[in-house]
Amino acid sequence: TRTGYLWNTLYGWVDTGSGGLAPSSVAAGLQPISHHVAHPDTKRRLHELVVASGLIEHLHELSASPASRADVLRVHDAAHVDRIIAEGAQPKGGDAGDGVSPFGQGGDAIAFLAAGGAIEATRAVVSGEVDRAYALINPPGHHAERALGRGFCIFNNTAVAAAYALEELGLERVAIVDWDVHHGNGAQDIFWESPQVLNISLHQNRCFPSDSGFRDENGGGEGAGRSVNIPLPPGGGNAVYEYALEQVVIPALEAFEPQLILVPCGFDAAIMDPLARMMVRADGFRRLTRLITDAAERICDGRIVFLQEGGYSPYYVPCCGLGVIEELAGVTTGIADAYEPIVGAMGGDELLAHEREAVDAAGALLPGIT
Ligand SMILES: O=C(CCC1CCCC1)NO
Ligand SMILES: [Zn+2]
Repeated sequence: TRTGYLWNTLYGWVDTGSGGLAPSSVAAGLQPISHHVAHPDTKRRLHELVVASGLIEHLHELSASPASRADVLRVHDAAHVDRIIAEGAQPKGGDAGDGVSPFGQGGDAIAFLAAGGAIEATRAVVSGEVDRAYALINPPGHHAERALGRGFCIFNNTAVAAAYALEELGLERVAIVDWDVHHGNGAQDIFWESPQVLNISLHQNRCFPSDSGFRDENGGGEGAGRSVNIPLPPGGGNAVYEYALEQVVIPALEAFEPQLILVPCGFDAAIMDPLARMMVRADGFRRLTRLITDAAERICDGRIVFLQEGGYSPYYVPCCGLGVIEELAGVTTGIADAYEPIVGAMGGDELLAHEREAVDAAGALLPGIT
């Protein structure tokens, strides 16, 4: 199998400012700090591990070019795009829209490059140039709605890629399987009424946004039944994610028969992540990758594109990402998860009753998908 890989130095230049999460503030007692939780170093470290491990030699490197304005306008309002460009023109940049998603001067250009990276990886897979691809893009996108950037997301990279595949590559059915630990509200908002996009999100219940991602949010109009939410109780690890894929995600994909699967892949469901309370380990992400790529082989000639979303542990994101990309490439570099001796015994490997119930409840709503 030929596995595409995409990174760009500018993805490591996203300037997340001097705040930890919210901007620093004397009045609020928020000291400046060297690294914002979403500091790009975390993703750059994953890229460096892909190179230093030698895995890069087994990958087909893809090159991003900026998405065009038209590419982004397929899924975002012009007012949002224009506001991002205006914010990016300011000497110290601006914010995606919710006040806790800062970016520096020219951050708009990097956001266009992230969306362009998603398009390029999708083009390469659909054209058959590569069999599958991993786009290590930044800034992330899955919280960005049609008219608003939020949750560190500026443009919805995955939605841009899906719309490009439908409108420019002639596809008719695209599935999104978002396993970032936070709700994929952006694609749900953008494709709410679209029967051509099956949007599936697994996420820690109420983690972020705290008011969306509930099981009964299933799409509207022509898109009824095309939105699947699997809210999970905090503390879930490898077992509940595997169970959710086997019991809900893969059956939904088999019913919908997409021609392409896009995976907004965040590593913030990992056991060492600061922005959620789940317990997935690197070996768990590896198994999820095997499960969904096997499903892609059965359903859509293996056409699957992974698009980087969240993941905030500079220690553990590289381990998780290496596991996923090794699995995609069918290569083992021999570099094991160095944290396994510490985190391996903490649990998450047995499916607990309340976890099974949460997944089964989401699965009970599946019949609406055809
Ligand atoms: O990783 C993320 C960002 C979540 C944070 C955004 C503000 C507080 C939680 N979304 O996928
Ligand atoms: Zn996230």
